[in-house]
Amino acid sequence: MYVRDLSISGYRNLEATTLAFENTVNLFIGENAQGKTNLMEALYVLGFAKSHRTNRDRELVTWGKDYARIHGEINKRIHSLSLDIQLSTRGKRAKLNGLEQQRVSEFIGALNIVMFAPEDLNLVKGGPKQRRRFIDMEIGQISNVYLYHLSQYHRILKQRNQLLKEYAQNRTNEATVMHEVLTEQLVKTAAQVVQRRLSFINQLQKWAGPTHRSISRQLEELQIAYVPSADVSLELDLSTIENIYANAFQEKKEQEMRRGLTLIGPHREDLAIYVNDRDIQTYGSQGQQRTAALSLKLAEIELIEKETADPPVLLLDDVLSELDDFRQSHLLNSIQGKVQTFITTTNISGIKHEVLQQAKTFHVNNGNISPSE
Ligand SMILES: Nc1ncnc2c1ncn2[C@@H]1O[C@H](COP(=O)(O)OP(=O)(O)OP(=O)(O)O)[C@@H](O)[C@H]1O
Repeated sequence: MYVRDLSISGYRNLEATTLAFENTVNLFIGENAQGKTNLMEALYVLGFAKSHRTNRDRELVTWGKDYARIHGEINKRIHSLSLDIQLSTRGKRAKLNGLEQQRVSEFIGALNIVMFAPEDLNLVKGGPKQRRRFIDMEIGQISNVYLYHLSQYHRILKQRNQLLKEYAQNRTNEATVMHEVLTEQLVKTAAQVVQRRLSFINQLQKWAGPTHRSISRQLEELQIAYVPSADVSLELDLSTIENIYANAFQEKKEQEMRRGLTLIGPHREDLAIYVNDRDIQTYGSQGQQRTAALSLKLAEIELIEKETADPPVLLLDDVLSELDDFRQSHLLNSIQGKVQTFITTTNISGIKHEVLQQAKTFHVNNGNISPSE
């Protein structure tokens, strides 16, 4: 798929504009703080209905304006789509082909995006929250059902934590029926979320392994594994997963009531990343960690293409020149002619000649984006 045209107004520091893109490479050149990341973010919002940098939509609206609007014309393999999202303090409104969506989650994933930004280089080194976010965003854009289960899970978790906090404050060890009800509901949604995550990681491994081997010149084997907080695994069916979580919660009951917190479940789980059987979060060099992050992103492109029969759009925000020549070549070879790519940079000197040759170039200056003559 590719973004054919994009119109933006009231978005951060960007001037209202309409841009036509190439279905190959689009390159945005500008000094720092001119609006390059803002443009990448606007494309991201068109895919995910939220920013990759903030949860507060208000921040996306130009200071002093009431709302921001992003409109995109998307060409898919067999049809085209018109996407429209409006963000304001009063919430967001999303339209697909002119039709307003009751739930914003139904809008997510119409445009599939893989973004690779400097902070993604920390995917391996950063905390579990960052890796959970990666997993959730990726599954979310290929499965609305997953998004539904995940939001249910967080809603129930919040209520359950509130109840546990009351127990802890009153120093009671007598659980109420409400505890039983919420635990049962939490277990059901947890099982759905975890089962999907286990199968996603298993799929991702199939693509990330060979990619990493090739980028590391056959020297390294990448292994990723989901780290659940109860003893579950991929082969188990949903009701077995539910039973295992139910038992695990039973075991933790007293501890949870004392501490006033839900101690197990998808919100506490992680992704482990090994290279040649070593956990690279602790032992990996910076180079290995970068290669692993890149392999995971490239694997995502393959996985989305397989799941949706259409390659996603790739956003490389200020990251290409961070990769050495060999990694840059690998990245570019694997997307060549297949994936529409948006690249931002302050300086073209770090970017390979072949990319510059085929790219449509735009200049970004103080919020104004203009195509090169
Ligand atoms: N809501 C907003 N309204 C107006 N301007 C904003 C808003 N939010 C951010 N900005 C401005 O946008 C600019 C930052 O743009 P952006 O993050 O896209 O920079 P960039 O071109 O990617 O630069 P860098 O290379 O440093 O990342 C800053 O000048 C900031 O003050």
